[in-house]
Amino acid sequence: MTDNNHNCRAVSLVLLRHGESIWNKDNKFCGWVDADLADTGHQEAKTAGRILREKGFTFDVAFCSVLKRSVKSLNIVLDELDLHWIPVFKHWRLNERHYGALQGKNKAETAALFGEEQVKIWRRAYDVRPPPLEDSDPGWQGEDARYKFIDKRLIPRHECLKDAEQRILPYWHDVIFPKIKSGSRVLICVHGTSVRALLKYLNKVPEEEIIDLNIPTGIPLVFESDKDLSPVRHYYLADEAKVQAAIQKVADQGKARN
Ligand SMILES: O=C(O)[C@@H](CO)OP(=O)(O)O
Repeated sequence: MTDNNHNCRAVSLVLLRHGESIWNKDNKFCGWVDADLADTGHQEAKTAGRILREKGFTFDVAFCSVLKRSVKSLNIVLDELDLHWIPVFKHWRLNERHYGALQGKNKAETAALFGEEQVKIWRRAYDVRPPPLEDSDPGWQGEDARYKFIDKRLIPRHECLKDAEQRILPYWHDVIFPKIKSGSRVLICVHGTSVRALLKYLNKVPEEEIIDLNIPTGIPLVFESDKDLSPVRHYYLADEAKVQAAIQKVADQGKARN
């Protein structure tokens, strides 16, 4: 849904997927790999911030993951909004889903090898995990300094949406939602899967519908809620054609000929 007539007073939450990363551009499964923003991603984040500013949005607190494509996108948006001063919380629970042994592989090549249907299942099914990283795989993030204080058993070797939802929602309930409840306007700048998990929870999207839900990079997704803070409406801050083209671009990444 896109916005023609937004009402800022009812908005306490905006979700944003980071701008396009270098690995998005190269069409590689990324997951917990710390790929940087591409130049286009910088531009997308800047545009997202400008549109939020022009539409009169402002925030009291912001959240991102510990991956630089999320952190940098948020910084760019806050710069556009001149909101450098608001508290920013970075948390590993908001990371992209862990793509296991697919991380670093080209999506189109993987589709050519295993079939587009299998790749769609790995990318979008609710509870099918991609193949795991081997125990000995040096690509496992357990030794990464940013996860030093986390119980190693919590550092995934692969995740489906359901797994990601189960790590993200405790943070939503314990930290994010209480801020909304106490009146803060919240911006969450994270990843495709983190946005899918939150959208699924907030809008009670059935499992069988989630397979077709793709999140575009760099387009703010606004939630309006009623007085009980239940979401009543959500919409992207861009015109419908732009949103649909951006969604299709993400869906097409899993095609064998991309
Ligand atoms: O590679 C990834 O980590 C994600 C997001 O970029 O990709 P997909 O859209 O295939 O889930």
